Amino acid sequence: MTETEPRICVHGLGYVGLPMAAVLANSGYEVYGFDVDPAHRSDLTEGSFDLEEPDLDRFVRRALEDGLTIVSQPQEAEFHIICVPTPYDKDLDRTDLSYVEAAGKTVAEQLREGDTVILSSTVPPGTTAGRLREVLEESGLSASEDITLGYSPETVLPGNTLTELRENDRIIGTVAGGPTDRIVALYDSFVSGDVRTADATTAEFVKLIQNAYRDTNIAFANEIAKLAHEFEIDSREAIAMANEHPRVEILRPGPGVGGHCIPIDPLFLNHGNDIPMLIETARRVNDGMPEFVIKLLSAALSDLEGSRVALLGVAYKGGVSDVRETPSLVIAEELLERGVDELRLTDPYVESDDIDYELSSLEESLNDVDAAVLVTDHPEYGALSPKTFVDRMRGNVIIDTRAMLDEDRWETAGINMYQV
Ligand SMILES: NC(=O)C1=CN([C@@H]2O[C@H](COP(=O)(O)OP(=O)(O)OC[C@H]3O[C@@H](n4cnc5c(N)ncnc54)[C@H](O)[C@@H]3O)[C@@H](O)[C@H]2O)C=CC1
Ligand SMILES: CC(=O)N[C@@H]1[C@@H](OP(=O)(O)OP(=O)(O)OC[C@H]2O[C@@H](n3ccc(=O)[nH]c3=O)[C@H](O)[C@@H]2O)O[C@H](C(=O)O)[C@@H](O)[C@@H]1O
Repeated sequence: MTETEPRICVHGLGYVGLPMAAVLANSGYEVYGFDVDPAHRSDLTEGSFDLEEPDLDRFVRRALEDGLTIVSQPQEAEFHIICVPTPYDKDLDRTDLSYVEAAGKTVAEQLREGDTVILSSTVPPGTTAGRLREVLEESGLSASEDITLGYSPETVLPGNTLTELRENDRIIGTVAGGPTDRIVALYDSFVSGDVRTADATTAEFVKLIQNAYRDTNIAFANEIAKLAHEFEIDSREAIAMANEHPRVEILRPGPGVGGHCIPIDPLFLNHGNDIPMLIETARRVNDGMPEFVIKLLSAALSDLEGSRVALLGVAYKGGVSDVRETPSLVIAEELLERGVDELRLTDPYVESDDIDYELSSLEESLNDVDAAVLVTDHPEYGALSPKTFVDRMRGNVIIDTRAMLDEDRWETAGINMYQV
């Protein structure tokens, strides 16, 4: 890189912003990382963090040694990239854009003619051209004449962040017909996938329909699992056979859809208070899966009331520690409400501090329970042995919501297995 390379200020150093800041720094740019959380800034500066993806952890540490400076105030820069949270406010039935507005205000204080601002948070269509533009223009600079304002969604898959950050295709959208070339050049410098251009609202929309598509497809798989149960058919076997068709690719049924994106982002497509019917139904199907798991469990135990149950896995999916919107905690709450006497939770990735329940080791969680429910597809659970369960449990029921355990082997060992 030469002395004339642009400086970049990344606003928000979470799951999305930190890897983004690191990839830019490791590509040779001078990067300032700003986060409003002082404790998080100190942890980053002191290196006291542990990202659960080891390659990403090393990559971020390398950036912090050279190229990425954590700052307590936003800095002047030729590029500002905003990666702040956009939660959905279920009471008000709308996306909470207050973080985007706050970040926009601090960016506006640094803005100079010729600068470029890119929003990367997931937002309802029209946010960049609407609310964000208004906030930025409070600086006195016009988004159509003085600065370039764009939107580029992040599509990394938690668990595979670094690879997807560098390899996924990108969409760059600008407002007011602004030029895309500077933003495209920036992304092209570290992305091996294609970089496509559109207007900002289309780019925002595309991000949302990607996640709504996945939610809808998972809901289809879940409906098939419930239907297969009614017909007393093995859902996984049926899905595997159906997927032999060259144009069929049914996803995996499970205990429901968690994480802070797939169950939330489809709601951002809410237009005039209506979510499209199919997308809304998919949400309901996926939100109904914990109930289906409980139905399987109560049918297998003669009585839920007074029973002891272990839940294997709290995280929303395998290999991560994120518990946001996790089906596991919905199942836990519901079981307690229905009179389960003792509920044990175990997870190799999650810390007790992150949830309202005590966590036990896997072995402890199994002692004298009537049933175990495998909720999260942590890779470790694929290697479990029936003996560990038979030796400790007082009952013999296992609900394997992810079909990770070999049914024949476990049944032979004396376990009563039920799969979603
Ligand atoms: N986590 C993921 O895998 C993906 C997330 N997204 C989207 O990216 C956005 C960010 O998500 P995450 O990184 O997961 O959130 P996060 O919660 O992990 O991180 C956000 C960070 O922004 C900081 N922050 C809040 N307000 C700020 C402000 N005004 N200025 C500077 N920093 C501020 C917070 O302290 C926090 O550290 C959201 O819109 C999310 O939907 C998109 C794709 C993937
Ligand atoms: C379209 C798409 O694949 N979006 C990704 C998604 O990441 P996320 O980790 O939430 O997705 P995921 O791996 O599908 O998991 C979501 C939930 O769905 C469940 N799940 C997933 C696949 C499946 O066949 N069956 C199933 O039940 C998972 O267990 C989990 O609870 O959302 C991310 C985001 O937007 O934050 C996005 O960047 C990622 O690329």
